[in-house]
Amino acid sequence: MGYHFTDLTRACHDDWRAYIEHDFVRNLGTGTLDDGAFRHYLQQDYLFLIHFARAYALAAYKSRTLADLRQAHEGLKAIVDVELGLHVGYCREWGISEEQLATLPEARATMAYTRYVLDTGNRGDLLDLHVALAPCLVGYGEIANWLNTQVFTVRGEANPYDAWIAMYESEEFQAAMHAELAWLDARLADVTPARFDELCAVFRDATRLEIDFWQMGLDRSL
Ligand SMILES: Cc1ncc(C[n+]2csc(CCO)c2C)c(N)n1
Repeated sequence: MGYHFTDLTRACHDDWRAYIEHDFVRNLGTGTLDDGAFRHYLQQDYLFLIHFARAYALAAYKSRTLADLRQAHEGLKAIVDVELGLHVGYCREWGISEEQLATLPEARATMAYTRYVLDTGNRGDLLDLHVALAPCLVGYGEIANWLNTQVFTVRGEANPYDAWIAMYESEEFQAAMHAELAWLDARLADVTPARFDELCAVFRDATRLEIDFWQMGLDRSL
């Protein structure tokens, strides 16, 4: 007993590295990502964010303490009031209109990932839901940090994806990631080995669905 978040990434090491170091990520770092692939990713990410907001609403419903209810409420507000607006603005810069976003077909990879998270939260408890969301919340921060340590990464105006990296390396985002890590570490500290194995299965599934999301972007698949 006495588990930490790093025990999840260690137990799912190969899947976790395949997610963090995916070709989509490498191509963001080098600035060579096909812009059609990036646009496809941005469009599907808009749908992803809407379902992610629903997952925060589910976290509110599953909360047993006022502190957890407040945390879920803050997350829901941040996505609905701030992040979706920022995403729409960012999409506009890449030539994707709000009308286009409103009528997008949903890719199977988006459906699979978002509905998996919602189902995991529905059948399980708040910890199951947070573990299903962890590859998203913690992974993107780790991806930005990993890119910054790679010699191939191009920063500044020479890289059209520099703003994407900057968003996830920002102090604000890194602080949110560390708050989530602290929440997970506190809960994982007293789970049994059998419960840890269950959570590991959820973490692995969600990580593999993140890999599929990158691949969907590269393949522009629906
Ligand atoms: C497929 C996919 N996975 C993760 C993220 C990152 N992300 C989405 S919502 C959120 C937390 C609220 O700020 C974070 C970190 C993404 N955009 N798309």
